[in-house]
Amino acid sequence: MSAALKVHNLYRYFGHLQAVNGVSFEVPHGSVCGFVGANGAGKTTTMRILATLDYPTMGVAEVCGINVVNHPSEVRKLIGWMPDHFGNYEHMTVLEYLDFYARALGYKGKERRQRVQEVMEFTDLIPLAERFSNKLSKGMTQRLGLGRALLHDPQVLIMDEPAAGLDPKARVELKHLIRVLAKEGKTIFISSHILSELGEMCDSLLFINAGRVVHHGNAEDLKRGADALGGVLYDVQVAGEAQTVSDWCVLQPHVEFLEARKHGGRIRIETDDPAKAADVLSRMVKDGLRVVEFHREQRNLEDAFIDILGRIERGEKNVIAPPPMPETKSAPTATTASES
Ligand SMILES: Nc1ncnc2c1ncn2[C@@H]1O[C@H](COP(=O)(O)OP(=O)(O)OP(=O)(O)O)[C@@H](O)[C@H]1O
Repeated sequence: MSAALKVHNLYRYFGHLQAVNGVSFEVPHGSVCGFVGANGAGKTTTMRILATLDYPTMGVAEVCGINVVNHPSEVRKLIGWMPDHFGNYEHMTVLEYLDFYARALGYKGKERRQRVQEVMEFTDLIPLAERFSNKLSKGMTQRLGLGRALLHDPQVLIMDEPAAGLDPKARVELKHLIRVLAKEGKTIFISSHILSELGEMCDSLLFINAGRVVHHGNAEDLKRGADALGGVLYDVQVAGEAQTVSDWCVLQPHVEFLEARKHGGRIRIETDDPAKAADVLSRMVKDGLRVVEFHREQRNLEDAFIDILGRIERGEKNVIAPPPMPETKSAPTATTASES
């Protein structure tokens, strides 16, 4: 069975700006994939191409085996697209808004009313049915956007930064809805900057940097550091000058100072052998550091992401180089994408 989403050697140039630079990945049916990257990494551009809103300069993007450039209408039936920002209409209530889109999708009469009702129940919009759609809070607006994206019961949901700007309660509600949709078997491709939240709900995480995929893997592996820098992180706190920790680390082989904290900092010891960590601690004490705290820390997703970027900068990570563009094109053309 083909993947729900398949992107192969995808490029999107805006003039000389290489927004997407040879990206390849697959998202299996029924899985939740988090799309992670710094601002400007190319997430929205990739998602817009998958959502048939933009053309690749070159390469292939498919939804459920259907090419997005060659068969956009068929792809639109399969996907629900939730952009990071979307416009609302003045003087249109939540109910009227969803009813309007249901009509546009071709739902008629009783079936339309029923579908709108189902979506409003799922997104908990019934109490807001008569509220003007442009007067909602950010969290309510996101639920309305999700409702709109779900009206035609799509197999695949593409969500660009749905949690941005939401308060903690609204984020929990959104996460719950995504979990329910995943349980129903929908494929969900979701971008976010909040890595800890993505880790909890995603089967895989796709890291993109400067238009290139730098990692595609499972959150637990990343956290364990299996594919990150290696070594183990320790929180070290001292009585007295916090800077003594970083000064000490500079002179030590196999110990790296990662981040300053109020009374010391976070360090990485390049081995997972506890005896070696004990040696480091005993050297610290021997060298006069007044250590009051020395404990192992779990690597979180942010650490893993920063580790990966650091490795790339130092040329240590094997980022599989995409094949070079045969010829640089300044303007995208739909005809350059071909079905595989
Ligand atoms: N229509 C456009 N014209 C010119 N440049 C563009 C266009 N759309 C995106 N870009 C540029 O392409 C690069 C990738 O942008 P994109 O929006 O895909 O990044 P992103 O990863 O979604 O970032 P963010 O997290 O900030 O939304 C950026 O440098 C952006 O300025």
